[in-house]
Amino acid sequence: MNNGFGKGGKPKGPRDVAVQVLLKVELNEAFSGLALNQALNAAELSRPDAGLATELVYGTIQRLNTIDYALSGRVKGWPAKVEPWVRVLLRLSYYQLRWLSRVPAHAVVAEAVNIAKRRGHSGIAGLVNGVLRGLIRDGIDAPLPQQLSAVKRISLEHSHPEWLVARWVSAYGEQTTEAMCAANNEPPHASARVNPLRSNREELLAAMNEAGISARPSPLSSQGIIADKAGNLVHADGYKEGRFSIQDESSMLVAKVANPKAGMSVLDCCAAPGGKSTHLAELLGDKGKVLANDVHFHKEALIQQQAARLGIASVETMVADAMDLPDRLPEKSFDVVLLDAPCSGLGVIRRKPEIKWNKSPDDLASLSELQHRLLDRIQSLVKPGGTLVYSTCTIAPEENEQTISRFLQDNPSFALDPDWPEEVLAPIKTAGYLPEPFTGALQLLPHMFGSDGFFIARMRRSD
Ligand SMILES: C[S@@+](CC[C@H](N)C(=O)[O-])C[C@H]1O[C@@H](n2cnc3c(N)ncnc32)[C@H](O)[C@@H]1O
Repeated sequence: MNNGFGKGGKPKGPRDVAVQVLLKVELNEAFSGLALNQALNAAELSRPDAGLATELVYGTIQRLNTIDYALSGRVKGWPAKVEPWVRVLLRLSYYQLRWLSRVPAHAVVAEAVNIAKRRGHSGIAGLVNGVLRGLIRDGIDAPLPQQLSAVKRISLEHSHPEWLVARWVSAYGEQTTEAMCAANNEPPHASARVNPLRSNREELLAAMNEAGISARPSPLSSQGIIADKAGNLVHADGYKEGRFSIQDESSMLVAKVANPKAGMSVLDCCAAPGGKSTHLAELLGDKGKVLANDVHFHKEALIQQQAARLGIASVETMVADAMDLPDRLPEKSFDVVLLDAPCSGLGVIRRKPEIKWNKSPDDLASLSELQHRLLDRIQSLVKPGGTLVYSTCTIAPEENEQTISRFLQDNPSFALDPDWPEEVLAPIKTAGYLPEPFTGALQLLPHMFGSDGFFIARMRRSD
């Protein structure tokens, strides 16, 4: 494949890197985060250039619908009849012109034309030049047609696929859908979960602020810190020493809702890379046992590395399909069982924007079926009086509320349990997002706190 970098092959700057990554995402269905990390490591850009490449990749994927709408009025046969690398180059140039005011328009055009020339095709360089200059001359914003339906308007204005917007409008209403779609285009917060076995929040906040990271307490989790201007937190002081983990604030609520006590036995059925297993162990005070299972052999080491980094001894790992766990572990033997299920990830679109373009209604249906089967199997491992927590990082009702209602219908010995720790409920209630009456299941949406969209249900076995 011609990658648009000319004969030398190696990308020469942030825009080259962005073109390379966007091509991989589009043509090979690569994950943007992984492809970007690989490309940044290979290109050895300065920190500001790496930041620009990152912004171009995420921004261009996020705003794809809006960008394509504007370019379809400018380029014949857009997008299908345009060569992939030219498509990607024009898209990221449009993104800069419209949303990155810090880059002067003439620099955007010059860089794009240079990349097109390096590819060795003066005709395409002329096309790129003409399209971008035309946009600058006539105005960058392409006005939307009058009298669009709400679904079409939100889809174009906030760049989400129509089928998804239509689903969200019927599940959550027009206003909430628009707020969610807008929030999905915002850059995600970096956030850290303090390891109480090695540090505390005040100490870590002070250390981060001293190191130039703009850190503040999370309003959602008492263990959480929101870190702006942090770069990659893996490189921050204290990470290697296990004083904190990197985790989204919504995700930090799951182990808190499970609320394990010292000495308990806990099973995490789908555990890799170990974010929630290690959190559960922290809440046990490292006294008790967390059995952290995942289906993939290669992910076992990730869980072990996290536990070792955090100085945790109570996490044991296991590799099995969660469907087989009831055949391999004693029945009704765990005080707490967590199923953090494989899901569509529609709550983490800000972090992985390609998700909105890659998923289909069929994916949601088959995931919902898988989640139901997993839940139905692993429930037999919960002790009488024990707790079963189900969580996902999606906002599709068929993967969340509907999975739980079906499970509860089929398993009458379980009931939803609203007995959540007050520290979890209080901020959600204060912000007006706690359902009334609260039954024990909660859907957090991305616009509520600027954190990931997450679903959490706490259930109790009564027999
Ligand atoms: C949402 S992720 C878990 C994230 C993890 N709980 C954390 O907080 O770090 C879902 C995990 O389920 C695993 N998985 C998928 N299907 C599975 C199955 N049938 N049995 C066990 N694990 C499975 C995947 O490998 C993936 O690591």
